[in-house]
Amino acid sequence: MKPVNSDTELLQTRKHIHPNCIVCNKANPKGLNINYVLTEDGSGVTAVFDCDEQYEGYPGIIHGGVIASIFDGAMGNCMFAHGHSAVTVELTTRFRHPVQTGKCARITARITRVSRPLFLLEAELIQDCQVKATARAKFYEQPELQGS
Ligand SMILES: CCCCCCCC(=O)SCCNC(=O)CCNC(=O)[C@H](O)C(C)(C)COP(=O)(O)OP(=O)(O)OC[C@H]1O[C@@H](n2cnc3c(N)ncnc32)[C@H](O)[C@@H]1OP(=O)(O)O
Repeated sequence: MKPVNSDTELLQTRKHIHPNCIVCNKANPKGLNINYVLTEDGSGVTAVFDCDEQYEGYPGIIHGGVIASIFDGAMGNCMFAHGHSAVTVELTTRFRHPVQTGKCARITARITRVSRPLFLLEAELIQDCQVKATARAKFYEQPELQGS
């Protein structure tokens, strides 16, 4: 799987495709403003989430729906980083431990299998050196999204 050349190229590609994305567009004042970049080896994407308390469900714990959204964004950006535009058709999240507010977490996603038009991806969230949540998703290739 060949990644795009640089983080800059990834960001430009994403901006072109999804100018209003609620998860990753930094200009959306109501969005999560997550900044996904390529992993060092270029095999996936990664981002830091600040776990601000405005995203909590129960006191002190990040809402699971927010975590699922961040996973979805990570895997969508991973698709773009590898030159594929697609929609999510299935997303499963395993919440292993509470993600606490006030401590940064790192999210990473990668493509694990390609069976066109379906792509399988996995993602994980690490906080305090512990894997606190994982996700699997299927994305369905939609080349026409490239030009929107
Ligand atoms: C920039 C930031 C990143 C952004 C990432 C954001 C990602 C998103 O939120 S996308 C929005 C959410 N997703 C959507 O809106 C998708 C909605 N779904 C669709 O539009 C349609 O289902 C679409 C176009 C994908 C496919 O529709 P259609 O062409 O009718 O195909 P459909 O008959 O449903 O499926 C075709 C085949 O694909 C396969 N398939 C589809 N979905 C699945 C699935 N979840 N699992 C396994 N196989 C599947 C099956 O083989 C299926 O055939 P069958 O149903 O006979 O088994």
